Amino acid sequence: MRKNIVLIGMPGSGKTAIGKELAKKLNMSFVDMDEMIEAKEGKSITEIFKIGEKYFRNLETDCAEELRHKNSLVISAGGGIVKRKENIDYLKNNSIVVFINRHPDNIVNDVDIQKRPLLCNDINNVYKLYDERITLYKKYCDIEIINDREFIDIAEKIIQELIKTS
Ligand SMILES: Nc1ncnc2c1ncn2[C@@H]1O[C@H](COP(=O)(O)OP(=O)(O)OP(=O)(O)O)[C@@H](O)[C@H]1O
Ligand SMILES: O=C(O)C1=C[C@@H](O)[C@@H](O)[C@H](O)C1
Ligand SMILES: [Mg+2]
Repeated sequence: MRKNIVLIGMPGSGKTAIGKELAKKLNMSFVDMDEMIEAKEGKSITEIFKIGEKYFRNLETDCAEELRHKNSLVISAGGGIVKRKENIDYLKNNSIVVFINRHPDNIVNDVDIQKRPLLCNDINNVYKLYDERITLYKKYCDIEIINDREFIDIAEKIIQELIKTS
């Protein structure tokens, strides 16, 4: 039985790209929390946000609670997972939390704002959100990784850090 690895970070920081690579290298399954929520609700994240952010945040907490009972997964968390400490407490029950820190200048070049209701179709909100959340991402992670190069190298760097902390 292996602990999960949870990737946290801003939308567009590379959680999916790096997470899939990491899962492949470690022979673990990859799970995306946003996709889990979408599948359960039968609605897109944008549609769920139209019901209300609180409604979405409750689903996100339910999902974190559910994952505390699973293992051997690489999990990409939603960008706002750090907004509730209880989410982190649930996930830390059986996971190592890795913060993928990518500079907002790089994020704005890649992120699809249509799919990210909190960015409200204004790419400059990436900077605002990064400033609001950076302290939380740093506080709640076990390992911080700067995403400033190719995914494959980042996945390898995470594995080296995991070995150091184990
Ligand atoms: N190190 C990198 N080099 C090149 N492109 C990158 C890098 N990291 C991320 N990207 C690109 O940035 C985009 C966003 O990455 P990804 O979808 O993995 O982020 P995410 O954190 O999962 O975002 P979201 O929260 O929106 O799901 C993708 O197009 C990805 O290819
Ligand atoms: O940063 C956020 O608060 C969010 C990020 C996405 O992954 C989704 O979970 C949703 O759009 C909210
Ligand atoms: Mg993703």
